[in-house]
Amino acid sequence: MSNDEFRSGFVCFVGRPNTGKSTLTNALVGSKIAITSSRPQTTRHTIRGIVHRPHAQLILVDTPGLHRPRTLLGQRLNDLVKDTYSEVDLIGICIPADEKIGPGDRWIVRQVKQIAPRTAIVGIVTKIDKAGKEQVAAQLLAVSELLGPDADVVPVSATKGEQVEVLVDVLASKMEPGPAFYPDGELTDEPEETLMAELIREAALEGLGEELPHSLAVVIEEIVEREGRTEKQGPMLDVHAILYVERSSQKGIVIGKGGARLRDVGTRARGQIEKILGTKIFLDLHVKVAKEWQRDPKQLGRLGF
Ligand SMILES: Nc1nc2c(ncn2[C@@H]2O[C@H](COP(=O)(O)OP(=O)(O)OP(=O)(O)O)[C@@H](O)[C@H]2O)c(=O)[nH]1
Repeated sequence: MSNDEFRSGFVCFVGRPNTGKSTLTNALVGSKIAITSSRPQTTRHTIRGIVHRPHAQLILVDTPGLHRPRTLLGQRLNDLVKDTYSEVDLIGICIPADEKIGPGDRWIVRQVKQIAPRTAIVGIVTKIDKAGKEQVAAQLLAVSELLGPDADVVPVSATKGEQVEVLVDVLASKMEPGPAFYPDGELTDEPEETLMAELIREAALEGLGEELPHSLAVVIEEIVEREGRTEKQGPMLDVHAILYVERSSQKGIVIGKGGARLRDVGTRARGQIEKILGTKIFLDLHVKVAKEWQRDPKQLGRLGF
């Protein structure tokens, strides 16, 4: 195999919650695609970001973390993750530089090796800007010992952009030679609706407690192009979305006093969506209660799970 052959393949980042998987996906893709937040387990959909480089194309598959399933939703998420592990070409195991390796990390490594014994593994030591040089070096060694001699380990800071291209090269070197799967310039094959729903969900969860992430689902009801816009104004989309919560008490939290919070959510989500689509949008948000939607297969289907 010659080294200058074009390589392509699928990569999935796994790791404990909050280890920087989404932020890394964004840094590699160069545009905000996956959902990041300081609260664990906000990523529900399998979102692909596509990394285009002259020598390679990496398709990043972002999955929710594996966890003990307590609801039907939890079970479906786990099935999804397991399928993803065995379908990708490479799994990047993310472990932050500034936290000791713990039982959670070891559990994930065992799961990955058990579910997908043939999938290549690369260790990724994330957030190296948060640790000193010696701490990073010690963590590289520890992760290498954890993963075994076959796995490369790469340090990276997604927020500072340090070592990001080195990581791309290492990931690409593990891929089989092959043509690009997607045309140049394409960032994600997620339908725009899913992206919009994820961005609204992210904005709605900002600053809220631990309970709501699992109780909030967003559905895009309708996207209509606004009529009568002049050429100077440019096109504009009217987007109607519904935020589903499980209890009326949660409805109040999401809407806020006099609707102030929901308006704020709308403004932030609109900014993000406009940045990605490059089109002006008008965002119309409504909050509805769908009781126990996590346990109801019919509602799960309707909400896109
Ligand atoms: N200083 C620093 N912070 C980072 C870096 N990467 C991620 N973070 C922060 O770490 C937190 C978690 O990052 P995410 O990318 O949401 O983590 P995740 O692993 O996708 O989390 P889940 O989706 O909950 O599993 C966020 O507050 C990020 O801003 C980094 O390279 N440096």
